[in-house]
Amino acid sequence: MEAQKRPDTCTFKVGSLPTIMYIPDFITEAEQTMLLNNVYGAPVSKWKCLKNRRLQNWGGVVHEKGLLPQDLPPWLTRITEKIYEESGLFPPSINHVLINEYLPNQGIMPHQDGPAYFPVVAILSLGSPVVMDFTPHSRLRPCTKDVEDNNSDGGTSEIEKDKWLDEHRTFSVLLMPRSLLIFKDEAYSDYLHGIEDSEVQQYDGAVNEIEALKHSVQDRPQLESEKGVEAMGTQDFKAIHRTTNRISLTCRSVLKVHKKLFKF
Ligand SMILES: O=C(O)CCC(=O)C(=O)O
Ligand SMILES: [Fe+2]
Repeated sequence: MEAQKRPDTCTFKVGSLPTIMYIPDFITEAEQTMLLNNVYGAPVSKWKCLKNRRLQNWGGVVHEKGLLPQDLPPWLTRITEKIYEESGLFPPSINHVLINEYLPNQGIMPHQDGPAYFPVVAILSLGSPVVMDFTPHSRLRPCTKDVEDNNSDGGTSEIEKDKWLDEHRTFSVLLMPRSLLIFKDEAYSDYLHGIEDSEVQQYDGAVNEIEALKHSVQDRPQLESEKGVEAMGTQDFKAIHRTTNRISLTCRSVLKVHKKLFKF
């Protein structure tokens, strides 16, 4: 039966793209603590160290051709089922979770998620707030080479270029602890997402500034007004100061699932 209560995720849409949703306070403090205890209670061998962060992979190994599945542990399915039920945006189930840990000066390079995933991603944030930047994918940028030639056949006129640039701006989202960010479709395929490797991150103008700050009162001490020196002079800007680690749970679906090779 389809008559489940399903809050309309569109209510949480932020920014000008129709496909980015930010849900403040998606989980409680107690759920955050439970998740952090489980993440840090996992065997050390579960961590994979990268140059600039470390991560845990849950749900199996993702190959270009699909997922070699492993069951998610119950402490993760409690969250993935909640995301699945409340968003109504995922195919049959969320079967893969990547857990990233960032020290205060760590981030993730602008990237696009791999083709094996269904193009909807839900990112649950724990710990330190952080700013995620979305940048239009360069492959979609109108060609700027032949500026003098722009009236010839096949060229892109300045007007078209300006229109494109106007519709595809770089923007940022402030991710507070216990919030859920969901993005899909255009935001998933036409933009890169990334986090700067910096302890102080400016959130002025973040597309969800109001929604993010309305909540999370207890997280405010990490939000500061910094003195910023810019080329035009000295001015204030609003920034977060990351003093603790951030843990994120990136929850996705891989549609093509291989049969389990081994059963124990
Ligand atoms: O940590 C985050 O918020 C982003 C992680 C991410 O983009 C990824 O795992 O692909
Ligand atoms: Fe990503």
